Amino acid sequence: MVSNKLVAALTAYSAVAAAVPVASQTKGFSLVQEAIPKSSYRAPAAHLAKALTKFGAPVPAHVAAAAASTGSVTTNPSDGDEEYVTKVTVGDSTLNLDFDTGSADLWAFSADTPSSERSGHNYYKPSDSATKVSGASWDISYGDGSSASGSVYKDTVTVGGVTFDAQAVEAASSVSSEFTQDTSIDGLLGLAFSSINTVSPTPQKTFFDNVKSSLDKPLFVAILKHDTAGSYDFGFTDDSKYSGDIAYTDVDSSQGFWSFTADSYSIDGQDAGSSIDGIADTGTTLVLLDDDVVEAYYETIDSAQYDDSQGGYVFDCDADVPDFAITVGDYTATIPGDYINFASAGSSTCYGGIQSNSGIGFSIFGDVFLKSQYVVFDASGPQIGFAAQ
Ligand SMILES: Cc1noc(C)c1CN(C)Cc1cc2n(n1)CCN(c1cc(N)ncn1)C2
Repeated sequence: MVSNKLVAALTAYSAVAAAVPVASQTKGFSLVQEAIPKSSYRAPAAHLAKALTKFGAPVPAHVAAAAASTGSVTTNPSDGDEEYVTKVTVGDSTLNLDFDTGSADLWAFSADTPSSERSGHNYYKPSDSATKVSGASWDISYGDGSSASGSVYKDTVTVGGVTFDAQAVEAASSVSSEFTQDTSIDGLLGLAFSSINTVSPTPQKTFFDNVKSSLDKPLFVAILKHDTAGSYDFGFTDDSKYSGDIAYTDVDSSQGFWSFTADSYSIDGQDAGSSIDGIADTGTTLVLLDDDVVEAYYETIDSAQYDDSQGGYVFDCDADVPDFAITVGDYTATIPGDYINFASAGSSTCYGGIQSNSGIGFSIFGDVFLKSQYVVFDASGPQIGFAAQ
Protein backbone atom coordinates (compact mmCIF):
# COMPACT_ATOMS: atom_id res chain seq x y z
CA MET A 1 0.00 0.00 0.00
CA VAL A 2 1.67 3.24 -1.09
CA SER A 3 1.08 6.08 1.42
CA ASN A 4 -0.11 9.52 0.16
CA LYS A 5 3.09 11.02 1.66
CA LEU A 6 5.02 8.63 -0.54
CA VAL A 7 2.94 9.63 -3.57
CA ALA A 8 3.61 13.32 -2.83
CA ALA A 9 7.35 12.78 -2.42
CA LEU A 10 7.55 10.55 -5.50
CA THR A 11 5.61 13.17 -7.48
CA ALA A 12 8.02 15.85 -6.28
CA TYR A 13 10.97 13.59 -6.98
CA SER A 14 9.84 12.52 -10.43
CA ALA A 15 9.15 16.17 -11.40
CA VAL A 16 12.68 17.09 -10.35
CA ALA A 17 14.31 13.99 -11.78
CA ALA A 18 12.48 14.06 -15.13
CA ALA A 19 12.54 17.80 -15.84
CA VAL A 20 15.34 18.42 -18.28
CA PRO A 21 15.17 22.09 -19.38
CA VAL A 22 16.05 22.31 -23.08
CA ALA A 23 17.58 25.79 -22.62
CA SER A 24 17.23 28.37 -19.81
CA GLN A 25 16.54 31.33 -22.25
CA THR A 26 13.40 29.71 -23.76
CA LYS A 27 9.93 30.63 -22.36
CA GLY A 28 9.32 27.07 -21.09
CA PHE A 29 10.98 23.73 -21.12
CA SER A 30 10.13 20.26 -22.36
CA LEU A 31 10.08 17.25 -20.09
CA VAL A 32 12.37 14.53 -21.43
CA GLN A 33 10.93 11.30 -20.12
CA GLU A 34 12.83 8.05 -20.52
CA ALA A 35 11.83 4.58 -19.51
CA ILE A 36 13.90 3.15 -16.65
CA PRO A 37 15.51 -0.01 -18.05
CA LYS A 38 14.20 -3.04 -16.20
CA SER A 39 17.71 -3.98 -15.10
CA SER A 40 18.14 -0.71 -13.24
CA TYR A 41 14.67 -0.77 -11.62
CA ARG A 42 14.76 0.31 -8.00
CA ALA A 43 11.91 -0.03 -5.53
CA PRO A 44 9.76 3.15 -5.33
CA ALA A 45 10.85 3.59 -1.75
CA ALA A 46 14.45 3.71 -2.95
CA HIS A 47 13.55 6.79 -5.03
CA LEU A 48 11.75 8.27 -2.04
CA ALA A 49 14.69 7.56 0.23
CA LYS A 50 17.00 9.22 -2.29
CA ALA A 51 14.68 12.24 -2.70
CA LEU A 52 14.33 12.72 1.04
CA THR A 53 18.08 12.37 1.51
CA LYS A 54 18.70 14.78 -1.38
CA PHE A 55 16.59 17.45 0.33
CA GLY A 56 18.03 16.74 3.77
CA ALA A 57 14.88 15.15 5.17
CA PRO A 58 15.15 12.13 7.50
CA VAL A 59 14.38 8.77 5.89
CA PRO A 60 11.79 6.95 8.03
CA ALA A 61 12.89 3.46 9.02
CA HIS A 62 10.00 1.84 7.14
CA VAL A 63 11.03 3.69 3.96
CA ALA A 64 14.70 2.77 4.37
CA ALA A 65 13.71 -0.85 4.89
CA ALA A 66 11.50 -0.87 1.80
CA ALA A 67 14.31 0.75 -0.21
CA ALA A 68 16.46 -2.32 0.16
CA SER A 69 17.55 -3.92 -3.07
CA THR A 70 18.90 -7.08 -4.67
CA GLY A 71 20.92 -7.68 -7.79
CA SER A 72 22.21 -10.44 -10.02
CA VAL A 73 24.91 -10.42 -12.67
CA THR A 74 26.08 -13.13 -15.05
CA THR A 75 29.62 -14.41 -14.75
CA ASN A 76 31.30 -16.38 -17.52
CA PRO A 77 34.29 -18.72 -17.28
CA SER A 78 37.28 -17.95 -19.48
CA ASP A 79 38.61 -20.86 -21.55
CA GLY A 80 39.26 -23.80 -19.26
CA ASP A 81 37.57 -22.16 -16.26
CA GLU A 82 40.85 -20.32 -15.50
CA GLU A 83 38.95 -17.28 -14.26
CA TYR A 84 35.43 -15.87 -14.27
CA VAL A 85 34.55 -12.66 -16.11
CA THR A 86 31.71 -10.34 -15.04
CA LYS A 87 30.48 -7.18 -16.80
CA VAL A 88 30.38 -4.08 -14.58
CA THR A 89 29.58 -0.42 -15.32
CA VAL A 90 32.36 1.72 -13.85
CA GLY A 91 31.95 5.44 -14.52
CA ASP A 92 31.38 5.77 -18.28
CA SER A 93 32.86 2.35 -19.06
CA THR A 94 31.57 -1.21 -19.21
CA LEU A 95 34.41 -3.43 -18.05
CA ASN A 96 35.03 -7.15 -17.78
CA LEU A 97 36.12 -7.65 -14.17
CA ASP A 98 37.34 -10.65 -12.21
CA PHE A 99 35.27 -10.78 -8.99
CA ASP A 100 37.77 -11.78 -6.34
CA THR A 101 36.78 -12.85 -2.81
CA GLY A 102 40.52 -13.10 -2.08
CA SER A 103 41.29 -9.38 -2.44
CA ALA A 104 39.60 -6.06 -1.63
CA ASP A 105 40.56 -3.60 -4.39
CA LEU A 106 38.34 -2.57 -7.30
CA TRP A 107 40.90 -1.65 -9.95
CA ALA A 108 40.88 -1.33 -13.71
CA PHE A 109 42.99 -0.52 -16.69
CA SER A 110 42.62 3.22 -17.27
CA ALA A 111 43.61 6.18 -19.41
CA ASP A 112 46.66 6.35 -17.10
CA THR A 113 47.78 2.86 -18.17
CA PRO A 114 50.47 3.16 -20.86
CA SER A 115 48.83 2.29 -24.18
CA SER A 116 51.49 -0.40 -24.70
CA GLU A 117 50.26 -2.12 -21.51
CA ARG A 118 46.52 -1.77 -22.16
CA SER A 119 46.30 -3.02 -25.75
CA GLY A 120 43.27 -5.32 -26.15
CA HIS A 121 41.61 -4.12 -22.93
CA ASN A 122 38.62 -1.95 -22.17
CA TYR A 123 39.64 0.73 -19.75
CA TYR A 124 38.11 3.02 -17.10
CA LYS A 125 37.10 6.52 -18.15
CA PRO A 126 36.01 8.65 -15.17
CA SER A 127 32.41 9.93 -15.48
CA ASP A 128 31.67 13.67 -15.49
CA SER A 129 30.69 13.30 -11.83
CA ALA A 130 33.85 11.42 -10.86
CA THR A 131 36.22 12.99 -8.37
CA LYS A 132 39.91 12.18 -7.93
CA VAL A 133 40.87 11.21 -4.35
CA SER A 134 43.64 13.68 -3.59
CA GLY A 135 46.91 12.12 -2.47
CA ALA A 136 45.63 8.55 -2.67
CA SER A 137 47.47 5.68 -4.33
CA TRP A 138 47.24 1.92 -4.44
CA ASP A 139 49.63 -0.96 -5.11
CA ILE A 140 48.56 -4.60 -5.09
CA SER A 141 50.43 -7.89 -5.55
CA TYR A 142 48.79 -11.31 -5.90
CA GLY A 143 49.82 -14.81 -4.95
CA ASP A 144 50.97 -15.61 -8.49
CA GLY A 145 53.36 -12.63 -8.53
CA SER A 146 51.16 -10.41 -10.70
CA SER A 147 50.67 -6.79 -9.61
CA ALA A 148 49.19 -3.38 -10.44
CA SER A 149 49.23 0.15 -9.02
CA GLY A 150 47.88 3.66 -9.61
CA SER A 151 45.63 6.47 -8.40
CA VAL A 152 42.08 6.58 -7.01
CA TYR A 153 38.74 8.13 -8.08
CA LYS A 154 35.23 8.09 -6.58
CA ASP A 155 32.70 7.20 -9.24
CA THR A 156 29.42 5.40 -9.87
CA VAL A 157 29.61 1.61 -10.11
CA THR A 158 26.68 -0.63 -11.04
CA VAL A 159 26.75 -4.40 -10.59
CA GLY A 160 23.69 -6.36 -11.72
CA GLY A 161 21.36 -3.41 -11.11
CA VAL A 162 22.84 -2.46 -7.72
CA THR A 163 24.45 0.99 -7.86
CA PHE A 164 26.79 2.84 -5.54
CA ASP A 165 27.61 6.37 -6.61
CA ALA A 166 30.78 7.00 -4.56
CA GLN A 167 32.72 3.78 -5.07
CA ALA A 168 36.51 3.95 -4.87
CA VAL A 169 37.74 3.07 -8.36
CA GLU A 170 41.45 2.36 -8.52
CA ALA A 171 42.78 3.48 -11.91
CA ALA A 172 45.87 1.55 -12.98
CA SER A 173 48.92 3.49 -14.13
CA SER A 174 51.01 0.32 -14.10
CA VAL A 175 50.07 -3.34 -14.54
CA SER A 176 52.27 -6.46 -14.67
CA SER A 177 52.60 -8.50 -17.84
CA GLU A 178 50.18 -11.21 -16.58
CA PHE A 179 47.35 -8.68 -16.72
CA THR A 180 48.44 -7.05 -19.97
CA GLN A 181 48.53 -10.47 -21.62
CA ASP A 182 45.20 -11.60 -20.13
CA THR A 183 42.79 -9.70 -22.37
CA SER A 184 39.85 -11.60 -20.80
CA ILE A 185 39.77 -9.16 -17.89
CA ASP A 186 40.06 -5.38 -17.58
CA GLY A 187 40.58 -5.42 -13.82
CA LEU A 188 39.29 -6.86 -10.57
CA LEU A 189 36.40 -6.24 -8.20
CA GLY A 190 37.49 -7.21 -4.71
CA LEU A 191 34.98 -8.98 -2.46
CA ALA A 192 37.24 -9.78 0.49
CA PHE A 193 37.03 -7.66 3.65
CA SER A 194 37.88 -3.97 3.27
CA SER A 195 40.59 -4.29 5.96
CA ILE A 196 42.98 -5.55 3.23
CA ASN A 197 42.26 -2.79 0.70
CA THR A 198 45.63 -1.41 -0.46
CA VAL A 199 44.72 2.28 -0.92
CA SER A 200 47.08 4.59 1.02
CA PRO A 201 46.89 6.62 3.20
CA THR A 202 43.15 5.76 3.68
CA PRO A 203 41.99 2.22 2.80
CA GLN A 204 38.72 2.23 0.82
CA LYS A 205 35.59 0.11 1.09
CA THR A 206 34.74 -2.67 -1.33
CA PHE A 207 31.62 -2.43 -3.47
CA PHE A 208 29.91 -5.06 -1.31
CA ASP A 209 30.84 -3.21 1.92
CA ASN A 210 29.35 -0.03 0.42
CA VAL A 211 26.04 -1.57 -0.67
CA LYS A 212 25.46 -4.35 1.89
CA SER A 213 23.32 -2.19 4.21
CA SER A 214 21.00 -1.35 1.30
CA LEU A 215 20.56 -4.99 0.25
CA ASP A 216 17.60 -7.07 1.42
CA LYS A 217 20.19 -9.28 3.12
CA PRO A 218 23.88 -8.35 3.71
CA LEU A 219 25.22 -11.19 1.59
CA PHE A 220 26.29 -12.20 -1.89
CA VAL A 221 26.30 -15.61 -3.52
CA ALA A 222 28.86 -17.03 -5.96
CA ILE A 223 27.33 -19.49 -8.41
CA LEU A 224 30.33 -20.38 -10.58
CA LYS A 225 29.95 -23.23 -13.07
CA HIS A 226 32.14 -25.48 -15.22
CA ASP A 227 32.32 -24.22 -18.81
CA THR A 228 29.01 -22.33 -18.69
CA ALA A 229 27.52 -19.09 -17.38
CA GLY A 230 26.88 -18.67 -13.68
CA SER A 231 26.07 -15.62 -11.57
CA TYR A 232 26.93 -13.45 -8.62
CA ASP A 233 23.71 -12.67 -6.70
CA PHE A 234 23.58 -9.78 -4.21
CA GLY A 235 21.14 -9.52 -1.29
CA PHE A 236 19.25 -12.80 -1.65
CA THR A 237 19.52 -16.57 -1.81
CA ASP A 238 17.57 -18.42 -4.51
CA ASP A 239 16.51 -21.97 -3.70
CA SER A 240 16.00 -22.70 -7.40
CA LYS A 241 19.80 -22.49 -7.77
CA TYR A 242 20.72 -25.14 -5.18
CA SER A 243 19.44 -28.40 -3.74
CA GLY A 244 19.06 -29.45 -0.14
CA ASP A 245 19.93 -27.06 2.68
CA ILE A 246 22.69 -24.46 2.89
CA ALA A 247 25.30 -25.53 5.47
CA TYR A 248 26.72 -22.47 7.22
CA THR A 249 29.92 -22.16 9.24
CA ASP A 250 31.68 -19.24 10.95
CA VAL A 251 34.13 -17.04 9.05
CA ASP A 252 37.29 -15.65 10.67
CA SER A 253 37.77 -12.31 8.86
CA SER A 254 40.75 -11.23 11.01
CA GLN A 255 43.16 -11.61 8.03
CA GLY A 256 40.72 -9.98 5.61
CA PHE A 257 39.72 -13.24 3.94
CA TRP A 258 36.57 -15.41 3.93
CA SER A 259 38.42 -17.93 6.10
CA PHE A 260 36.66 -21.02 7.45
CA THR A 261 37.38 -24.50 8.81
CA ALA A 262 36.28 -27.63 6.98
CA ASP A 263 35.69 -30.27 9.67
CA SER A 264 37.22 -33.10 7.61
CA TYR A 265 38.15 -34.16 4.10
CA SER A 266 37.84 -37.35 2.07
CA ILE A 267 39.53 -38.73 -1.03
CA ASP A 268 37.43 -40.97 -3.24
CA GLY A 269 34.95 -41.23 -0.36
CA GLN A 270 37.60 -42.41 2.10
CA ASP A 271 37.42 -40.12 5.14
CA ALA A 272 40.85 -38.76 6.12
CA GLY A 273 39.62 -37.32 9.38
CA SER A 274 41.54 -34.10 9.88
CA SER A 275 40.15 -30.58 9.52
CA ILE A 276 41.32 -28.01 6.94
CA ASP A 277 41.61 -24.25 7.54
CA GLY A 278 41.23 -22.35 4.27
CA ILE A 279 39.85 -19.36 2.42
CA ALA A 280 37.12 -19.24 -0.22
CA ASP A 281 38.87 -17.44 -3.08
CA THR A 282 37.11 -16.83 -6.41
CA GLY A 283 40.27 -15.12 -7.72
CA THR A 284 42.36 -18.27 -7.48
CA THR A 285 41.86 -20.87 -10.21
CA LEU A 286 42.87 -24.04 -8.39
CA VAL A 287 42.55 -25.72 -4.98
CA LEU A 288 45.78 -25.27 -3.04
CA LEU A 289 46.21 -27.56 0.00
CA ASP A 290 48.87 -28.57 2.54
CA ASP A 291 51.51 -30.89 1.07
CA ASP A 292 50.46 -33.92 3.16
CA VAL A 293 46.91 -33.70 1.79
CA VAL A 294 48.11 -33.20 -1.80
CA GLU A 295 50.47 -36.18 -1.55
CA ALA A 296 47.71 -38.36 -0.08
CA TYR A 297 45.44 -37.35 -2.96
CA TYR A 298 47.88 -38.10 -5.80
CA GLU A 299 48.94 -41.41 -4.23
CA THR A 300 45.55 -42.67 -5.44
CA ILE A 301 46.45 -42.01 -9.12
CA ASP A 302 49.09 -44.49 -10.39
CA SER A 303 50.41 -42.21 -13.15
CA ALA A 304 50.56 -39.07 -10.97
CA GLN A 305 53.92 -37.40 -10.44
CA TYR A 306 55.29 -33.99 -9.58
CA ASP A 307 56.58 -32.35 -12.77
CA ASP A 308 59.13 -29.60 -12.05
CA SER A 309 58.76 -28.16 -15.55
CA GLN A 310 55.01 -27.79 -15.05
CA GLY A 311 55.40 -26.71 -11.43
CA GLY A 312 52.82 -29.17 -10.20
CA TYR A 313 51.34 -32.67 -10.18
CA VAL A 314 50.43 -34.18 -13.56
CA PHE A 315 48.95 -37.53 -14.59
CA ASP A 316 47.77 -39.47 -17.64
CA CYS A 317 44.73 -37.69 -19.07
CA ASP A 318 42.84 -41.01 -19.20
CA ALA A 319 43.49 -41.72 -15.51
CA ASP A 320 40.60 -42.39 -13.13
CA VAL A 321 40.72 -39.15 -11.08
CA PRO A 322 39.03 -39.44 -7.65
CA ASP A 323 36.61 -36.98 -6.03
CA PHE A 324 37.87 -34.76 -3.24
CA ALA A 325 35.39 -33.67 -0.57
CA ILE A 326 35.29 -31.54 2.56
CA THR A 327 32.64 -31.60 5.27
CA VAL A 328 30.98 -28.56 6.86
CA GLY A 329 28.79 -29.77 9.70
CA ASP A 330 26.73 -32.64 8.30
CA TYR A 331 27.13 -31.40 4.69
CA THR A 332 29.68 -32.96 2.34
CA ALA A 333 30.93 -30.60 -0.40
CA THR A 334 32.32 -32.75 -3.21
CA ILE A 335 34.62 -31.72 -6.06
CA PRO A 336 33.99 -34.23 -8.88
CA GLY A 337 37.18 -35.92 -10.09
CA ASP A 338 36.50 -34.53 -13.57
CA TYR A 339 37.04 -30.99 -12.23
CA ILE A 340 40.42 -32.07 -10.85
CA ASN A 341 41.45 -33.34 -14.29
CA PHE A 342 41.97 -29.67 -14.93
CA ALA A 343 43.92 -28.94 -18.10
CA SER A 344 46.16 -30.47 -20.72
CA ALA A 345 49.85 -30.31 -19.87
CA GLY A 346 51.01 -31.51 -23.29
CA SER A 347 50.80 -34.88 -25.13
CA SER A 348 48.65 -37.25 -23.02
CA THR A 349 49.51 -35.59 -19.72
CA CYS A 350 47.05 -33.54 -17.71
CA TYR A 351 47.55 -31.01 -14.90
CA GLY A 352 45.83 -31.44 -11.57
CA GLY A 353 43.27 -29.01 -10.17
CA ILE A 354 44.60 -29.73 -6.67
CA GLN A 355 48.13 -28.44 -6.02
CA SER A 356 50.36 -27.45 -3.09
CA ASN A 357 49.74 -24.26 -1.11
CA SER A 358 53.55 -23.94 -0.89
CA GLY A 359 53.39 -24.02 2.89
CA ILE A 360 51.60 -20.68 3.38
CA GLY A 361 49.83 -22.11 6.43
CA PHE A 362 46.28 -22.22 5.07
CA SER A 363 44.47 -23.76 2.12
CA ILE A 364 42.93 -21.88 -0.77
CA PHE A 365 39.57 -23.13 -2.06
CA GLY A 366 39.63 -21.60 -5.51
CA ASP A 367 37.40 -21.98 -8.55
CA VAL A 368 37.96 -25.75 -8.99
CA PHE A 369 36.11 -26.17 -5.67
CA LEU A 370 33.75 -23.18 -5.79
CA LYS A 371 32.29 -24.13 -9.18
CA SER A 372 30.96 -27.35 -7.61
CA GLN A 373 28.99 -25.45 -4.95
CA TYR A 374 26.41 -22.74 -4.28
CA VAL A 375 28.42 -20.46 -1.97
CA VAL A 376 26.88 -17.79 0.29
CA PHE A 377 29.20 -15.05 1.57
CA ASP A 378 27.20 -13.59 4.47
CA ALA A 379 28.44 -10.46 6.23
CA SER A 380 26.14 -11.08 9.20
CA GLY A 381 28.29 -13.23 11.45
CA PRO A 382 30.24 -13.26 9.24
CA GLN A 383 29.55 -16.75 7.93
CA ILE A 384 29.88 -18.78 4.77
CA GLY A 385 27.33 -21.25 3.47
CA PHE A 386 27.62 -24.17 1.05
CA ALA A 387 24.99 -26.11 -0.83
CA ALA A 388 24.97 -28.51 -3.77
CA GLN A 389 24.21 -26.84 -7.10
C1 LIG B 1 44.80 -16.86 -17.32
C2 LIG B 1 44.84 -17.02 -15.86
N1 LIG B 1 44.95 -18.16 -15.19
O1 LIG B 1 44.89 -17.95 -13.88
C3 LIG B 1 44.76 -16.65 -13.68
C4 LIG B 1 44.62 -16.02 -12.31
C5 LIG B 1 44.75 -16.03 -14.92
C6 LIG B 1 44.59 -14.61 -15.23
N2 LIG B 1 45.80 -13.94 -15.61
C7 LIG B 1 47.03 -14.73 -15.70
C8 LIG B 1 46.05 -12.68 -14.95
C9 LIG B 1 45.72 -12.73 -13.52
C10 LIG B 1 46.56 -12.94 -12.47
C11 LIG B 1 45.77 -12.83 -11.36
N3 LIG B 1 44.53 -12.60 -11.76
N4 LIG B 1 44.48 -12.56 -13.10
C12 LIG B 1 43.42 -12.41 -10.89
C13 LIG B 1 43.90 -11.97 -9.56
N5 LIG B 1 44.97 -12.82 -9.11
C14 LIG B 1 44.88 -13.51 -7.95
C15 LIG B 1 43.79 -13.33 -7.13
C16 LIG B 1 43.73 -14.08 -5.96
N6 LIG B 1 42.69 -13.96 -5.08
N7 LIG B 1 44.68 -14.97 -5.66
C17 LIG B 1 45.73 -15.10 -6.51
N8 LIG B 1 45.84 -14.39 -7.66
C18 LIG B 1 46.14 -12.94 -9.96
